[in-house]
Amino acid sequence: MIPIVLSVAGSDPSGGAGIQADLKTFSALGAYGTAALTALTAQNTRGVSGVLPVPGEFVADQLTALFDDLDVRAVKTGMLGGPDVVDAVVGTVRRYGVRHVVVDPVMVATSGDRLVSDETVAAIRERLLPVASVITPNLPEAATLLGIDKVTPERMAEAGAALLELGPAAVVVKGGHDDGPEAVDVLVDADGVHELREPRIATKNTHGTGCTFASAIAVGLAFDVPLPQAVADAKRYLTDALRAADSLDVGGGHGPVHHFHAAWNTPPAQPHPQPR
Ligand SMILES: Nc1ncnc2c1ncn2[C@@H]1O[C@H](COP(=O)(O)OP(=O)(O)OP(=O)(O)O)[C@@H](O)[C@H]1O
Ligand SMILES: Cc1ncc(COP(=O)(O)O)c(N)n1
Repeated sequence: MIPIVLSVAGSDPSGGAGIQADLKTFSALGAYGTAALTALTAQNTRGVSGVLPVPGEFVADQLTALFDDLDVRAVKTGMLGGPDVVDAVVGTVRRYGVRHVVVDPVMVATSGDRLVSDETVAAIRERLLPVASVITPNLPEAATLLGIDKVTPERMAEAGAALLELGPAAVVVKGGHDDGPEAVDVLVDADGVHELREPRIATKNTHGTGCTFASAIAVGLAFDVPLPQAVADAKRYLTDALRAADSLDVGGGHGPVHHFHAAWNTPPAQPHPQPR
């Protein structure tokens, strides 16, 4: 039976982030994708112009309908509209004993627009993180969850260890917003600190990188790949999707990555700098 993966996230009508990116990632990597909507956004590759949250009660209805019928192997969460939505997710994870929960603590879009309220951030910190298998904050999200001003690239491991104290089984602090020749992420779990490095791809088409990365990790876990391997595989998939992104050329702002780069055999925009 094909592994079923569920995205609990917001809609991005421009197709590059949110549930649209998640479903593309699940499909590209061979899982069966399902999605429960937490919010509608009005957005394109240039920015977000509106957010309409789905009431927590109706998110819970969607989740009950799914879990009563489908054997969901892994859940990935993205933008969560409000604290009631966070509680709907936590309640479902506990009730159905979901084993793999990947939490992308989405707070700000690539365009810089804030996507969730302070109350939602508090609910994520206090109630969602303790049931997470892994969380994937970027540097500003790591700082917000820790209630500190900023996390510098030199302090990613330290921030990861502090976030581990909040209850998730593992933390990946993403250094995508840094510059330098490599995109470096740090995985912290009970076994210690592991660094993940891939070449930094020169492209403005980075819309949805966080959603795509977390969704790819969820697919790995649904296939019972051990977490460190699932994270490394996800990063490699994302790097290849970034490499092929310019060939899509969608929109006038930050366009999407190319989720189907392998299936469509798209020539990379630049040669692979390293043998794989
Ligand atoms: N230009 C790039 N080249 C290679 N990898 C990148 C690049 N930008 C981001 N990444 C990688 O993409 C993943 C997502 O990281 P990022 O920090 O961009 O997440 P995010 O902030 O949640 O997403 P976004 O920037 O879309 O809001 C990480 O593995 C990061 O290292
Ligand atoms: C509905 C929705 N969810 C998440 C993001 C963040 O996307 P990313 O950080 O991956 O660019 C987004 N822009 N829209």
